[in-house]
Amino acid sequence: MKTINPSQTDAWKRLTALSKKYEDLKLSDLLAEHERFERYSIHFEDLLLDYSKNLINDEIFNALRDLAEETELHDAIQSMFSGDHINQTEDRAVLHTALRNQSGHAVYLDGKDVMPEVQAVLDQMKSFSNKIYNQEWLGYTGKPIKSLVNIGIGGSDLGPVMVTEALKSYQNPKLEVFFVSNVDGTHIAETLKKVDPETTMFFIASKTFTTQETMTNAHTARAWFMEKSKDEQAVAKHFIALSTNESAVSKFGIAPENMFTFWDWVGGRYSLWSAIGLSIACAIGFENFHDLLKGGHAMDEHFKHSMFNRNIPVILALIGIWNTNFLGASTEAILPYNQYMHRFAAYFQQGNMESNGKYVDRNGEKVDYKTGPIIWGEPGTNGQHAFYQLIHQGTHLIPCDFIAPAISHNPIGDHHLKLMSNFFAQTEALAFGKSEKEVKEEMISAGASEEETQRVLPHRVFEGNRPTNSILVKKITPYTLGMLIAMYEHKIFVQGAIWNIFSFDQWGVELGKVLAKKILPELENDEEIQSHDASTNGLINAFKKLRNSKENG
Ligand SMILES: O=P(O)(O)OC[C@H]1O[C@@H](O)[C@H](O)[C@@H](O)[C@@H]1O
Repeated sequence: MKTINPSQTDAWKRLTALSKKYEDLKLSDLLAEHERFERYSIHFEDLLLDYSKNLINDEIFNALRDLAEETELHDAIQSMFSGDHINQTEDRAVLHTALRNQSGHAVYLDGKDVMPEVQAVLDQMKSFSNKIYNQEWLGYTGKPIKSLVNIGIGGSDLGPVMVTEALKSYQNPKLEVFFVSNVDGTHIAETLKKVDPETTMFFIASKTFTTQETMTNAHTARAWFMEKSKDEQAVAKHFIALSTNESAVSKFGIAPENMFTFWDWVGGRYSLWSAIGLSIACAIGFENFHDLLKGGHAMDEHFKHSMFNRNIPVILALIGIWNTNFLGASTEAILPYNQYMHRFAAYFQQGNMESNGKYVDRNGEKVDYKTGPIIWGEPGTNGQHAFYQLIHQGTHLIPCDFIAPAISHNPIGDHHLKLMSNFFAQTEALAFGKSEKEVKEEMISAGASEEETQRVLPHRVFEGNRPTNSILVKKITPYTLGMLIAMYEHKIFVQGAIWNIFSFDQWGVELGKVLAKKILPELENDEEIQSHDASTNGLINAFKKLRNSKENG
């Protein structure tokens, strides 16, 4: 991949000029055009992206597309899918798309087809997950497994949690799934209270098998299990490993036949498609897991082959760049109007922020433009009663993605119509707002005095002009969810490519880990600490005093 500074391109300069030329662009004017929806929306299978409620016109969109051309996005896409080592700081390829490749074609990495290995692990996952799902895998006392406990963190947790939750209506009701991630002992303790060693399967999920939180929780789980079962042989029936690190897995005491492998070309935050997804496959059944892969693959094909102006991930990425780099947004909200998807925003918090939270470009130089936005969100309508106030009337520009299914898995009464009426109402309200004239008329007709109307007026006016994308799907099925996940993955990739940053490393998480290792032994005694700065010394010493003080229990 070539390194091209996006801010030095002609397109970027044009976009800067356009952001001034169109600083008064109004969504209400843009949306008055009848064909706006047809021209600014895309159908792909059962998915519809409506991007018409964005502060863009044809001139702006064309310049954004030229930015993608000038920064050689075509080559970047080609490089990723063909196994080039685009994760240069770790000298690794980025081939999570191979994990969901349904084309029947080879995927080459350094001259070798990876598909046979991918297929072999999928076969192993299929056979194992069938046994768990069909209640044929028996624990050490001969009872079928009822509880699945995935122990992992970051990419080895968020993907499995998000998908398992999103597809809960597909779950075998005989199974319960738990996720333990935090090193806070509370997480494992509260989970162990709910499960029975005779009927529990622990999935130790860690790409590196060295992550402090995961290994600590795994050792605690095994000690608890040994105390209950008093049988070393029984471990094999209740502990499996999902990892790339064979030697660490065997050192932990998990036999090779109970290990499900993957490869260094699968980034942690892109790993739910790999063996890391085994808890998903066990909970919802392998066929459904396979449909998730198929949905991801369908989006890969769309992304690889569609022209930029008809390409959903590319369009989402370009709109994001317009909002971030030319309209001044620092954040994006992901708002699924679907309760099952309540961890979707949290999942892409890692997906996006760990990928594109970089201030150094591919030449090692500090960028002179903004990169990855802050990602957050909650399911609608909960967010409406919490933080939407700031989106409607705050001082920050917060572009939002609204996601909803046309059909609910729980069609009770008029719940879904009420939910959807809110979905449509919010993007309309954000775009159009409410003018002074409207507020005045409304208040007067409700009997308010002139004086009261004048006093409250400014507080009840909504400027509107807040940009949103709406993403509608038919139903949240494994296939659709696969498409949605891959759609955002590729959006992130496109933005990283244009911003000229390395989206597939995560050096920014290392420093804290190293310092925590240094501090840990200092906490093991009661001696006063002098080895840090004033604040850190003060905090550690206060902590030691507090834990030893007799007052307040
Ligand atoms: O799967 P592992 O090796 O335990 O790593 C878990 C997480 O560890 C974090 O430190 C990384 O930033 C994440 O990207 C990763 O997903």
